[in-house]
Amino acid sequence: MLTACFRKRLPDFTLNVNFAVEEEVLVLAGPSGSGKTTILECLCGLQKPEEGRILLNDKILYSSDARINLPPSERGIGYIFQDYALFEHMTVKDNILYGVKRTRGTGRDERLPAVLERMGIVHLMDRYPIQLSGGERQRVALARALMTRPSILLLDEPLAALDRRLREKMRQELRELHRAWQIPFILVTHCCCEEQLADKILRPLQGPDNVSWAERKEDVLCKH
Ligand SMILES: Nc1ncnc2c1ncn2[C@@H]1O[C@H](COP(=O)(O)OP(=O)(O)OP(=O)(O)O)[C@@H](O)[C@H]1O
Repeated sequence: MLTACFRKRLPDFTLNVNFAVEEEVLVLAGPSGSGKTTILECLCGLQKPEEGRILLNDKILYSSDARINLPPSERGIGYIFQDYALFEHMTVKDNILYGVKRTRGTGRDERLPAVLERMGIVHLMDRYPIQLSGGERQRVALARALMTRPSILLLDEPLAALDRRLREKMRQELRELHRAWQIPFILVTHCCCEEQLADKILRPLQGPDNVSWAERKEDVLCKH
């Protein structure tokens, strides 16, 4: 479970965030510039809030009171960037292995075959990102995240770069992945199509000089 309660000052407004997510899919749905990417970056440690607290399964990731601000590598968070952020000069295999810590007594490739198989990209292992389609690039980004055994997965506009046909297919794949991984997914979108994936949707409330993302009763959907 992740709980986040923090305040982040941005050039034009202050962002107030207060929500919790369990092993479910939470969608942050709001217009351009409402702070969605900033929220994800604060959760994974790429940006630092002014004050507040972020906890992941009782581990303090950030606390202004306790002066704790764990670096991204120690947070146990998988992050799929909007453009997938693949290293263009590396093969698919090296992209996926990037960032995996070598642990004593185990080879760093140990889990690779299973992950490649799971994502259906065994045949792409020696290709470079430029030789991949949009959907394949996304699968490589997901495989890279999977290798680090994250406790939560953040996805910034995961379907935005795909055409309509592929979007439906990947939506289905994300649903299956969520079922298999059994960790919280937080997904950012400004398109209502992605809301179909949600167990819970958070929308921003616009104030005079602030934007608040907080849970309200109507944010909880019933899937059945
Ligand atoms: N590096 C930056 N420097 C200054 N202001 C920034 C920076 N990045 C974002 N902002 C501002 O912070 C606010 C929130 O931006 P953010 O990217 O989090 O919004 P978003 O909801 O993800 O937008 P989009 O849907 O367009 O990606 C915006 O007003 C933006 O102009």
